[in-house]
Amino acid sequence: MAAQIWGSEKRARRRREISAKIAQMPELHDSKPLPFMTREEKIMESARKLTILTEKMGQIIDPTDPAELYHLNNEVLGLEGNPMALHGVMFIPALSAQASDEQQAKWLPRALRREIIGTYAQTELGHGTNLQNLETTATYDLATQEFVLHTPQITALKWWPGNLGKSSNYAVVVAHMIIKAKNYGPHPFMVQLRDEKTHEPLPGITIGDIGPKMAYNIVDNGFLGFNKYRIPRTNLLMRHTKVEADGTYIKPPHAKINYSAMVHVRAYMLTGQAIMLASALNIATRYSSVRRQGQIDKSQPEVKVLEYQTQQHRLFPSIARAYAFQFAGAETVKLYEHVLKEMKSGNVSLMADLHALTSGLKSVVTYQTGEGIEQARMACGGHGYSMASYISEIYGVAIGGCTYEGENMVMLLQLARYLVKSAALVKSGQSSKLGPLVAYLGVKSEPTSLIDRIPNSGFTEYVKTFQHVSKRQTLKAADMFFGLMEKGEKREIAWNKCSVELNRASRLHTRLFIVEAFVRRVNEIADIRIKEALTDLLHLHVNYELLDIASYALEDGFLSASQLDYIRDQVYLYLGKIRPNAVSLLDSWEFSDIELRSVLGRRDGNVYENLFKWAKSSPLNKTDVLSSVTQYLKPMMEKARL
Ligand SMILES: CCCCCCCCCC/C=C\CCCCC/C=C/C(=O)SCCNC(=O)CCNC(=O)[C@H](O)C(C)(C)COP(=O)(O)OP(=O)(O)OC[C@H]1O[C@@H](n2cnc3c(N)ncnc32)[C@H](O)[C@@H]1OP(=O)(O)O
Ligand SMILES: Cc1cc2nc3c(=O)[nH]c(=O)nc-3n(C[C@H](O)[C@H](O)[C@H](O)COP(=O)(O)OP(=O)(O)OC[C@H]3O[C@@H](n4cnc5c(N)ncnc54)[C@H](O)[C@@H]3O)c2cc1C
Repeated sequence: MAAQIWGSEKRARRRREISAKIAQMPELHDSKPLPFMTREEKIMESARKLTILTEKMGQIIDPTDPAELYHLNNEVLGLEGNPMALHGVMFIPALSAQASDEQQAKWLPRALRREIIGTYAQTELGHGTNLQNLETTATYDLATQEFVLHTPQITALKWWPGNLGKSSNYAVVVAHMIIKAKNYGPHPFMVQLRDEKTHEPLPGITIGDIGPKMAYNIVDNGFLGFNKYRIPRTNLLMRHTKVEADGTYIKPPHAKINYSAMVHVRAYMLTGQAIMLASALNIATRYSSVRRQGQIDKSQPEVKVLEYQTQQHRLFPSIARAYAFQFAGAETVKLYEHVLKEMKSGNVSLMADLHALTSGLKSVVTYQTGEGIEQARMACGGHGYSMASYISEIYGVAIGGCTYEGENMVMLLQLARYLVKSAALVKSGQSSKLGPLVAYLGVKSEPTSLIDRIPNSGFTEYVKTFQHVSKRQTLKAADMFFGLMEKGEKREIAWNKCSVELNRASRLHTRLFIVEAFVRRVNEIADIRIKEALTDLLHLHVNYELLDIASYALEDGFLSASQLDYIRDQVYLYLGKIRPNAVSLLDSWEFSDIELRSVLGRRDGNVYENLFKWAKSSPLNKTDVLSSVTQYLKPMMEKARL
């Protein structure tokens, strides 16, 4: 199963080898539990491990393999981030995709050797989503052949970029490029921020940390201001766009090609989210198979809480989602790598499809991951609320994904643009022009769903039902939009008035893609036992998801009430079938105790001993009487007794 999850036998084996090596290297372990550290201590601890990794990485992993790097990162540095998180996730990808060959030769080897630390500075205090209204300017000075970076007012301060505050000395900065008083829109520039020897900010740069966040606090998300700060013309990233010495602007082959670093993260973060969901579920499911509370049959002893149907209903559909996200994520990364290769050689024809797909997936996956992690936390009762479970930290990090790389509502609306264009093709009889991901919009569906009507139809009728509701909602939302415009509404106003319906269409389309990716994967599996276990999980997935969106299929009578009863019964049937495999389905992800960082979810299952040991090690328990008591509470009580 691990091979299915991680993509191959080899990958699963390598993960085990890497975990085993790390287990033998105490210098790479947390020196004490992270929840007992201050933010400063965590940052220090992370930097300590990071420098050891820089020395020893080659002994543990193949540093050119992103999957091995990611695993090493999760084990040693953990999900709360590290001082170079953005260096790998965005700085290097931005340089790789957007710098010319000559620029790459100058900067990439230095970045890869970690001679310099970089980040991606785009968002500002006043604008994140609406890139067209960023305020930082890069004005070309023809006389010196330099760009002058400037922050015109407080709202133009860069705000949020990870590791910008304290760790990075370089950044890819996005600013509006102005040449001879003409604004060419946001463009990426390579900018040195700090002196390479002293790490002091360079003159003209104001920089710092934005303060503690809901989670992800090892990362020093930062602010940055420029006071007429000059950089050479050749620091504009020039793979696709060029500015010649005389100020001539050569436009890129696709207007949004400079957005590629964002698409990179959107494509890769899906598996990151799946891992966080599976981690939380692993903790909760292990704990639920140890925790005994109450009886189902009063004549019998207390049961493990995992025996309760409500507990299974809380956890198992999310187990199915974690697998589904992992499989959909793997497909998306493949597509991304293909599009990136094409893009580098000038073929930009697939960019729109990739953008639409990743925008939808990013939104649905992060939202459902958040839901699943929070349910996992509640499924642990009181102990889920303790940092000993570590689930609240996992939740805090995962839920950030709903916001970063494009706020979810906004990204769903990006997919909706693509769906509305596709709907227009269908309406004008040009269905043959539809891309493969939306081809179903042009296919006539049966008048009613055949779920429960055709024996041994596998998952086909489920997929057709998802296609039907997605198509119907897309055409309905598009009709609403076109209708408003026909009535004379301005395009943007009409769009806003339909945006809730449009986002519903985007979610349904994305959920269809996720179901199909799961079906595709299960169909490929040769090992009969693995296929059987995943088929059970897929049954739960399709029935649970369909029940969740049933109103869309009921409103036009595509599904009947009796079919809905059948679907509901299937959910209960598969909850029971999955129960014996539940812990194994999560243990198959092979998270080590070091990586999970959860006292509650350790592999040994000694929950109560581990919790008591953990509580005793709390810094508050170093002394029996705290100074808060001697200084304030004791005098207060004494005074009251007089
Ligand atoms: C095995 C290895 C595993 C590794 C796993 C890695 C896991 C990673 C997980 C790690 C966990 C934690 C890390 C945390 C890191 C956090 C880092 C965060 C960074 C950031 O947040 S950076 C800032 C991100 N900011 C945004 O995303 C801003 C969002 N806004 C936008 O993107 C845009 O403004 C917009 C798209 C919403 C609108 O842009 P605009 O220019 O105004 O365009 P429009 O007018 O709306 O649209 C015009 C047309 O352009 C099309 N378009 C838009 N974007 C693209 C694109 N990228 N590609 C192609 N086409 C695009 C759009 O569709 C329109 O087309 P149309 O006119 O409809 O034809
Ligand atoms: C953990 C974390 C890490 C980050 N790392 C980085 C980084 O490394 N580099 C970087 O540059 N940035 C980074 N960011 C910033 C992040 O990319 C932005 O916060 C994000 O893009 C959302 O933009 P915003 O904050 O402007 O939200 P806003 O756009 O102000 O969103 C507020 C509300 O307005 C709604 N809204 C906005 N526009 C529209 C619209 N057109 N239609 C409908 N609704 C709309 C949204 O849906 C939302 O409900 C990070 C953020 C976080 C939380």
